[in-house]
Amino acid sequence: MLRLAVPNKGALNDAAQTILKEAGYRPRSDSKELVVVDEANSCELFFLRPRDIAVYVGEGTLDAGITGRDMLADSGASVEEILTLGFGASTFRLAAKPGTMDSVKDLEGLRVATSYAGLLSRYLADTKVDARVIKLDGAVETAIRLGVADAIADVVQTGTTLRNVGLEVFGEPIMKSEAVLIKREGAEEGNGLTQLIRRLQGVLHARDFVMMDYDIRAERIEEAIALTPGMEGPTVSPLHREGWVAVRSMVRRKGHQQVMDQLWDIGARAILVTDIYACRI
Ligand SMILES: Nc1ncnc2c1ncn2[C@@H]1O[C@H](COP(=O)(O)OP(=O)(O)OP(=O)(O)O)[C@@H](O)[C@H]1O
Ligand SMILES: O=P(O)(O)OC[C@H]1O[C@H](OP(=O)(O)OP(=O)(O)O)[C@H](O)[C@@H]1O
Ligand SMILES: [Mg+2]
Repeated sequence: MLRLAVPNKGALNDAAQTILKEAGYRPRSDSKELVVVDEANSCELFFLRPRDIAVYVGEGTLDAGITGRDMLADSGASVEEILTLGFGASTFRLAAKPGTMDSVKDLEGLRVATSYAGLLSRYLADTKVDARVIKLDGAVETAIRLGVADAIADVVQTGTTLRNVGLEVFGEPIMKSEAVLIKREGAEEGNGLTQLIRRLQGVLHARDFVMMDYDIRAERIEEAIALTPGMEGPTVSPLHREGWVAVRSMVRRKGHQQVMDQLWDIGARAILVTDIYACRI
């Protein structure tokens, strides 16, 4: 049975549950349920704090887990990324009062508050800056105002939290993060995990692509195929109309309107776009 760790709360919780549900795994019935046994898929889902997930997977007690790249870097656990999941995108950055700092070098001898002490300490060591790391559990943006730190290092997504407390990012981004599927470094990928990966890839493809159908005169087919090459070549079928063919092809969702315009310009008609509900590529 596959043993999988899923974030039980926080920024990744909703999206992680949605992608697993779309991949056909049993959702939990309420937010207090900590373990879901999904007999039909031969899988146990353990709802854990995102910060702890890399630790469980690294120790080998769980086969795989969903967490943020920044959290697994912070944990130092022996885990590897198997798949990026297309949500939870954020950047891990330094911030301070506007106009006070320009680069990480300005932190020499100062205090930096963060809830990612492992990640920050490694970055300071790599950049050869001697600063004191103040480890806090969350809401680190307030630490400067309360006099506990001179700067902070935290997750930034929209930047709203920083703006609200009057802080500004400075220096290079420390890390770009997103939600990832992880397994223990070097561990064998069992059947359950292979199936999970294939299903998640299917969901990601179904989200990324649309299905496009259109009719076009047979002599323009090569131009049309250049615009909609599909995954392994589009399906071209005869149309019950002399000199015309029907084409069906997967097209990237992003930019599909431009593709429709270009198809129209070369004479395609009856261009239909539909969502893909599920797929295996
Ligand atoms: N506002 C956000 N937008 C996108 N991703 C985020 C955001 N905040 C955190 N994350 C990402 O989500 C992951 C989990 O962080 P989260 O803040 O949910 O955990 P936590 O701080 O341990 O939990 P909590 O905030 O509930 O105490 C991290 O990888 C982080 O990069
Ligand atoms: O740039 P933004 O869109 O404002 O998002 C970033 C904020 O989101 C996270 O906070 P969270 O809600 O997880 O609280 P926490 O600091 O207590 O973890 C993170 O720690 C930042 O504070
Ligand atoms: Mg948080």
